Amino acid sequence: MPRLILLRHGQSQWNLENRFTGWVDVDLTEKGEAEADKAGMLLAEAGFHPAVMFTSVLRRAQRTGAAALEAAGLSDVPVIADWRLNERHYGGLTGLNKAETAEKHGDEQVLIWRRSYDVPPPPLAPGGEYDFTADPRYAGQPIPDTESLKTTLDRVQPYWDAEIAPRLRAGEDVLIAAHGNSLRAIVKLLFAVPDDQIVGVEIPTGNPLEIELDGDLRPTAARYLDAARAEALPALP
Ligand SMILES: O=C(O)[C@@H](CO)OP(=O)(O)O
Repeated sequence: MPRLILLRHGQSQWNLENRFTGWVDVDLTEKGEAEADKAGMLLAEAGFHPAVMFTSVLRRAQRTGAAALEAAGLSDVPVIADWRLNERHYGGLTGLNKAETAEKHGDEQVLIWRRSYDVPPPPLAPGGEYDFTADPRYAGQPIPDTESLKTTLDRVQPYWDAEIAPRLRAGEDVLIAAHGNSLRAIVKLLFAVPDDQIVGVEIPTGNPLEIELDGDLRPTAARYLDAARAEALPALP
């Protein structure tokens, strides 16, 4: 049965600065690099040798995946990058400090923007520093100006169906190095998490989440490889 490992990037500069990040291409901190190396050692201990690594077009995910593969002695694994695995687009909140935003709008509103299923943050105003419409990585793509988890899943799922699921169905093991919310979208899909319960699902940085799947790609077992930094997982479907 195929094994899937979901790996959220290690701590980024804006995780450290507590800023809404989304599609901004910030790098890893030293701590984030160490988390990526440790993730690789955990992959090696688990005897994981994926046929392919999928990642986003953002460097914090790519570097985490590459460093983990290298630490695991798996630098030969092919890598496929696609924007549809990007972090959720944070719209008009992009770049703001999360604590200051909570002081201004209240903790409850910020929790809704950060963790609800279908309430998007306000849209990004066009033309500013964080407007990615002219970025060549997204040329010709229908890129958003804000995203909820639901609309993130709306672009993750077709990519999952077309590119990732067929590899797993063929019996291959797969690594996905991506982001807190693109990975929450995949967890919601695989575990059939109800809309009102996804608010409680958090994915820690740099801690590989191993999921065993049956032939219909239903999870039969799941665990974080670093048990000391594990978060609660949804019930098996
Ligand atoms: O800022 C972001 O893009 C994400 C991930 O770090 O934050 P949040 O925890 O609010 O989903």
